[in-house]
Amino acid sequence: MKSVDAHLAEVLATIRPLAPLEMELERALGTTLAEDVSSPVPLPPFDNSAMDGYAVRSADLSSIPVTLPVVDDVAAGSGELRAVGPGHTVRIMTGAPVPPGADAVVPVEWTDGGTASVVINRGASAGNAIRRAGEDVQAGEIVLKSGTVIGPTQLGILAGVGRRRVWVRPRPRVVVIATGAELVEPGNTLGPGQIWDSNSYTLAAAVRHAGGESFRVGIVGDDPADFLDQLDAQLVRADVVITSGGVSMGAYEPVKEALSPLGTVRFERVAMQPGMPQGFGVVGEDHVPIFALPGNPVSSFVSFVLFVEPALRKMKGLPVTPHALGRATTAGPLRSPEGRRSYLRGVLSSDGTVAPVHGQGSHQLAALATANCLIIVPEDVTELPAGTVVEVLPL
Ligand SMILES: Nc1nc2c(c(=O)[nH]1)N[C@H]1C(S)=C(S)[C@@H](COP(=O)(O)OP(=O)(O)OC[C@H]3O[C@@H](n4cnc5c(N)ncnc54)[C@H](O)[C@@H]3O)O[C@H]1N2
Ligand code: MOO
Repeated sequence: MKSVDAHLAEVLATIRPLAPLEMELERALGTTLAEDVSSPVPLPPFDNSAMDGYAVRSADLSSIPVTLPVVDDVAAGSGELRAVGPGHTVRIMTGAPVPPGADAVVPVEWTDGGTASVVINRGASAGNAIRRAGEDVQAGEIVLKSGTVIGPTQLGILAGVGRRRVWVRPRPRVVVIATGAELVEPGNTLGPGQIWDSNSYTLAAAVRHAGGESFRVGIVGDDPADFLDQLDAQLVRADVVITSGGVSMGAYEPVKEALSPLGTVRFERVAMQPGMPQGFGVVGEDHVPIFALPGNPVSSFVSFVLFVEPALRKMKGLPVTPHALGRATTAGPLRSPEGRRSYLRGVLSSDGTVAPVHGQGSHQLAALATANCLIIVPEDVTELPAGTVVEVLPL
C-alpha cells in the first residue's frame, strides 16, 4: 500500500499555484496578495488633530486660565486653512488639518467650549493631540508584502493607501460532486435504502473554511456516463474537483469506472484508516486536478484534511508546511489496524489528555461532529494503552 506521505507528495507535485489576476478590492477577501503594495502618500497625509478642541500656539498657554479669540473653525475635510497667529486660536475637529502657526491642540473638555472666544483652563505642550503626517506609513513604504492573505484589516489598509484593484492569487474554485444512487438532497423524504447526502455539504464547507470557493453540484447516481457529463459541464468553472463515493471495489463505482480509462487519474490504496481508497489525477484539456475521495463520510472528511487542504494552500500561493501536530496523553486504550496509519476521532481537553470519541466507524458522522482532533496512531502500532503520549491533529 502507498504511504500517506507518498500520496501527499504526489498530490503536491501535481498542484500548481493559481495564476495571479487583478481583482476589485471588494472581491479580494481571502485571496493571496501577488504584489508588494506601497503607499503613494504618507499616512496620515497631513498633520491633523486627534481630538475635537482648539488649535493653539502652546506658548500662548504659559499662564492658565487664558482667554483667546476664536478666529476660524476647521472641520475634517477642510482644504482652506487660516493661520493661527500669536494670541489666537482656531476651533478644530478630530481629523481636521492643523492650521499653520498652531503647534498643539487643546481638547474641548479643557475649555469652556466658546465659539467667539474660549477660556482654556489647562496648558498643553507642543505636539499635544496632533497626529503627524507619515506617523503610520511613509510615502513609498511597503504596507503589505506579496504572499499575504487578505483578511478584513489587510483589505482596509489596501483601501487606506487608495487601491481600487490589486493583483492576487484568487481563492481556488472547487467543484464538489457527490455520487451514489442512494443519495437524496436533505429536505426531501427518504425512500427505502436512501440516505441524505451529507458529504457534499461537509466538503463544500471545508473548502470555504480553507479559503476556497465551493460549488456544490447536484447528486450524480451510479451511471459513469452521467458522472462524466456532469464533470464535463463543471470543468469550465473548476480549479479543482472533489468527488465523493464510487471509488472502492463494488459493482457500481461510477467515479472509478468513468475516470480509470482516461489514464490520468490513479486509484490506489493508501495505508490509512479511514480513507484507504483514494483517486487522484487530472482531467480535461486544462488538466484540472481531481480528488476522488471515498464515500464514507468520515473517510472523505479525513482525506480532505490530509490531502485537499494542503493542495488548496499551494494553489493560493501559500507555503505548504506539514500539519502542525500537538501532543496529548490518551485517556483510554486505542486500537489501529496493522500497517495503516489511523486518524482516530478524539476530544482534546485543556488538561492535555485526549479521549477517542465513542463510534470510530468510517460511517459515524455524528461521532465525527463531536471530535475536535484526529489522534494519529502510526502504521506499526496496533494497540496503545491509556496514558500513552500520542500526536494529535487539531480540527
Ligand atoms: N470489498 C471492499 N469493500 C470496500 C472496501 C474494500 O477495500 N473492499 N473499502 C471500504 C472503504 S475503506 C471505504 S472508505 C468505502 C469507500 O467506498 P466508495 O468510495 O466506493 O463509496 P460508496 O460505496 O459510494 O459509499 C460508501 C459509504 O458512504 C456512504 N456515502 C457515500 N456518499 C455519501 C454522501 N454524499 N453522503 C453521505 N454518505 C455517503 C454510502 O452510502 C456508503 O455507505 O468502501 C468500503 N468498501
Ligand atoms: O478506509 Mo475506509 O475510508 O475505512 O472507511
